[in-house]
Amino acid sequence: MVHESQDDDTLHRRGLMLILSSPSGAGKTTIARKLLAEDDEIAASVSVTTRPMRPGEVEGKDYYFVDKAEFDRMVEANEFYEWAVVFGNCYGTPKAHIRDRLKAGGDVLFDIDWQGTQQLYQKAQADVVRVFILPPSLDELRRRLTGRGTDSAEVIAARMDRAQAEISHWDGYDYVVINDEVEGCFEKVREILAAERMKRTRQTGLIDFVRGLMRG
Ligand SMILES: Nc1ncnc2c1ncn2[C@@H]1O[C@H](COP(=O)(O)OP(=O)(O)OP(=O)(O)O)[C@@H](O)[C@H]1O
Ligand SMILES: Nc1nc2c(ncn2[C@@H]2O[C@H](COP(=O)(O)O)[C@@H](O)[C@H]2O)c(=O)[nH]1
Repeated sequence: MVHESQDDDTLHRRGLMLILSSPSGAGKTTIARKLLAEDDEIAASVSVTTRPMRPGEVEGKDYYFVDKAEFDRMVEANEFYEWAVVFGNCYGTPKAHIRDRLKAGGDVLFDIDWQGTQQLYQKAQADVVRVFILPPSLDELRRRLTGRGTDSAEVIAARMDRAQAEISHWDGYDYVVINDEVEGCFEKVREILAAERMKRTRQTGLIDFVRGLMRG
């Protein structure tokens, strides 16, 4: 449950920032969508991008789609937690709502690349949980990008060209999960989230609760 205030006597926790990164096509959006559908304590951070909308994508749900001039204005106005150029397009995480949601005990899910992960980690280390998703093989990665049917052959080739460079950032993450099979990968990410939620440092009501126990 996400709490509006901390005035009642239940145990509270501070929300966390769960980051999913991977080479393009490894399946992080698939895992993220399942998590969002099954867990109402976590909400997606919706990024802003200059990339063209793909078939089936929804404005405000998958991304906020803007032109370069608007993206530059948002950078100048300091409206992003982090931003980066990925595959020639600009992507950024808008600040709006995220801080309030964390304070209220809600978690936020980020589907961002390694550059954004580094920036968020520098700004909010204690709140960040970093998960890197690997494909079982490069052949399978190519099959997934092609099978998705959303990108041109040139875009797929460019993403495959970048795959090994993306994978080289695997050691900048707290957890690494191989997505050979969706359900198994999803379960592992869910277990990571469950354990991270229970961390002592995130359970903000614990000190008073324990003091109460000690007093008898
Ligand atoms: N374990 C899996 N086995 C087979 N296919 C999968 C698996 N996981 C994801 N896919 C499929 O692979 C394709 C790419 O997945 P997805 O879009 O989730 O990747 P992504 O990492 O979010 O890529 P991008 O960074 O380009 O957004 C989709 O068609 C998805 O259905
Ligand atoms: N640093 C950031 N990276 C982001 C953000 N939103 C998405 N991404 C990453 O971009 C690539 C390509 O995404 P696609 O939707 O065009 O396939 C992928 O690695 C995303 O994780 C962001 O706000 N900041």
